[in-house]
Parts: sequence; C-alpha cells; structure tokens
Amino acid sequence: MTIDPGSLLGRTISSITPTDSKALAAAEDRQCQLTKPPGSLGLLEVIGCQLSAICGQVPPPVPTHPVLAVFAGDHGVYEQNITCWPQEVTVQMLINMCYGGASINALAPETGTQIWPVDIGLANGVPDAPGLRRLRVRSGTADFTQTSAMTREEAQRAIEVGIALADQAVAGGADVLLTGEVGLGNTTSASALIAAMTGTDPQLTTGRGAGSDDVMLQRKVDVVRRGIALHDPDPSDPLGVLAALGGLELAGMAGFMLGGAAHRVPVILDGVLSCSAALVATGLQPDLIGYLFAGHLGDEPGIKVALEALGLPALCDLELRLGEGSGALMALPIIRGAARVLRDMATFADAGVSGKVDE
Ligand SMILES: O=C(O)c1ccc[n+]([C@@H]2O[C@H](COP(=O)([O-])O)[C@@H](O)[C@H]2O)c1
Ligand SMILES: Cc1cc2nc[nH]c2cc1C
Repeated sequence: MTIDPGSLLGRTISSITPTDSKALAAAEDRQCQLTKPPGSLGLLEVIGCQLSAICGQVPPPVPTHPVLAVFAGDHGVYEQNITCWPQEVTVQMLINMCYGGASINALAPETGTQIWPVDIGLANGVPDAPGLRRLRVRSGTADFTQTSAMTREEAQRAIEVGIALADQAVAGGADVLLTGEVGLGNTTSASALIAAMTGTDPQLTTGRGAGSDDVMLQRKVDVVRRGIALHDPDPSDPLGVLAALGGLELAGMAGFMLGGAAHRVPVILDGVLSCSAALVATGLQPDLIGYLFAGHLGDEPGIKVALEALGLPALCDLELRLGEGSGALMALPIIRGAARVLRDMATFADAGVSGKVDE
C-alpha cells in the first residue's frame, strides 16, 4: 500500500490514535456504580463507554452539534442494468435534499442535525441549489466490469474531500458526524467492496438495493463476480480495492470517517454503503474502528456481513433500505441517551440505594 505520508490522507491516517483505554475502564467502573443492576442498560452502557474512550472523559459530553454529510456520486456500472431507477434520480434527489424534501430533511430536525449535500461525483451538470457543495472529483465512475471505476489518485482525492469536510464540520463545532449518500447503482459497488474486503461470496453480500426483482438481483451478483474476477482486488490494499470497484461517494464517506476520528469525534454509519466504506477506511487505519457506531442493521444482506467483519453491533433495526443517512439519524438519540446515562444518573452512594446482596 503506497500512500504518500505527506498527503492529507497520509497525515490523517497517522494522526488517528486508538481510543483511550483508561477512560474506557473508568466509564465501565462508573456504569457499575450507577443505580441500576450492572449491565442492565445493555448496549446503552457499551455505547456510553465507547463515547468515553473516544473523547477521553467520563462522563462523555452529550453530542449536540451533529452534521450529516450526504455524498452524491454516479456509477459507470449503471450500464449493466443493475438498478430499476433512472440514473438522473441521483442528481434529482441531491437537489431535493437541498430544498428540504427528502426523508433526511424530515428526520433531521428531531436531533438538530445539519445536512451537507455534496456533489463528489455526479455524472452530469447540477443546477444551483441552496447549501450544495460542489466538490466533484470526476463525473461519475467508469463501469467496473470493463475497467477500474477510477484511478488510485482519484480514489485518494475523493477520500480527501471527505476528510476536508470532516475538518470543516469539526472546526464549525460539530461533535458527532453522520455518513450519508445517494447514488443509483451504488449497492452493486458496495456489494463488490464488501465481498472483496471480507472474502465473502457475492451471493451473500448482494441485495435488492432500491427495489431490484429476482432477475435483476441475480444479474447484480453476476456483475459483482465479473468485477472481482477482472480486478482480483487485494484486501490488504484498500485504496486499490476502492479504485477498482468504486464509488466516489463511498470514498467520500470513508474520508469523512477518518477525518472524524482524527478529531476524536464519534462517527455514525448508515446503511450498506457506509458499511462498505467503513471496511475500506478501517483497512487504511484499523484504529478508526473505535470511533465508529453502526447506526442500523437495515435490509441489505451486505450490512450484516460488513458489521460482522467490523465487529460492530447495530444500534437499531427499523428495516430501512433508503440510505441518505436516514438510519444514522435514527441512531443518534440512542447515542445521546447513552451519554446522558453516564452524565445524569445517580450512583448508589449518592442516592442512598442499597447495592446488590452478596450470595
Ligand atoms: O442504505 C442502504 O442500506 C440502502 C439500501 C438500498 C438502497 N439504498 C439507496 O438506493 C440507491 C442504490 O440502490 P440501487 O438499487 O440503485 O443500487 C442509493 O441511492 C442508496 O442511497 C440504500
Ligand atoms: C427515490 C429515491 C430516493 C433515494 N434516496 C437515496 N437513494 C434513493 C433512491 C431512490 C430511487
């Protein structure tokens, strides 16, 4: 793996450190002193401890300034007839997000989340729209069944767009980052990335995406198999895997994750697309894993495969299969709740509640 140590990606990778094991132990100790049977708040306790390990404090701050970056990119593999929607829906939905009409616009106010729509790789022109960030690296990827989706340089530049956005978000006060995307055809790239990074058969990583029928689903599996046969991707070279299989928005999300971790800020994953990007990003920097939360399980089979490989539990399962960041948004109150538990609950000593009876 050759990444220039002086590049933004190289510097970001080397600035990420493991999360704080002392703060983790102190948080675990505090969980046992709070007025509840130890472990009774289940995953909420685990999340709270992870938040402490991320920021090095017990209790951890309750995140109040969330930013959801929505990376939009088009896919050359669209040509292989692997989605049942027109490609122009990618740009149309990005514009819809800018004007407040997408699902994430409806869900975000519940948590005060800012939405940052980003053109990182749409195929064609994009009209002006409020809040749109024009950070295009190239106009869509190439069809990975024919050639590499992009060059290594382009893959790195797209990751660096994500890193720079995370830098900007944190500089502006963001204390939790959420990953989102839109890109018709991108579940085929995600399936290929997950298969390549985990060594799993594509049949097990490929799903129906935005509504493929049985025939299209089988075609997707075949397309993924062809891509993997053509490129023979090497999971020890995550940048090479990403360049071979795409996509630009997946690269942007990988960078956003790395950028968040470099600032010791928690990052919430969304669906199958961000899970595939997380495999690439943790391949580049394994210590990233301590900063990631898996927002939801969702309906795409690749999510389960990716989360098992990452060792992350999904925080909820609402059977979502939309993307955009919708699942990450739904997980945010759970994360906030976990931080509040460590901050606001009384201890047995403080509240005069008797401890467990020894047997
Ligand atoms: O987040 C998910 O798990 C998810 C699952 C299925 C579909 N999607 C969204 O649907 C689009 C990709 O679906 P497809 O069928 O075109 O590959 C893309 O815009 C994603 O945001 C997202
Ligand atoms: C309508 C629509 C909205 C989306 N949002 C994210 N991916 C999407 C795919 C489609 C098809």
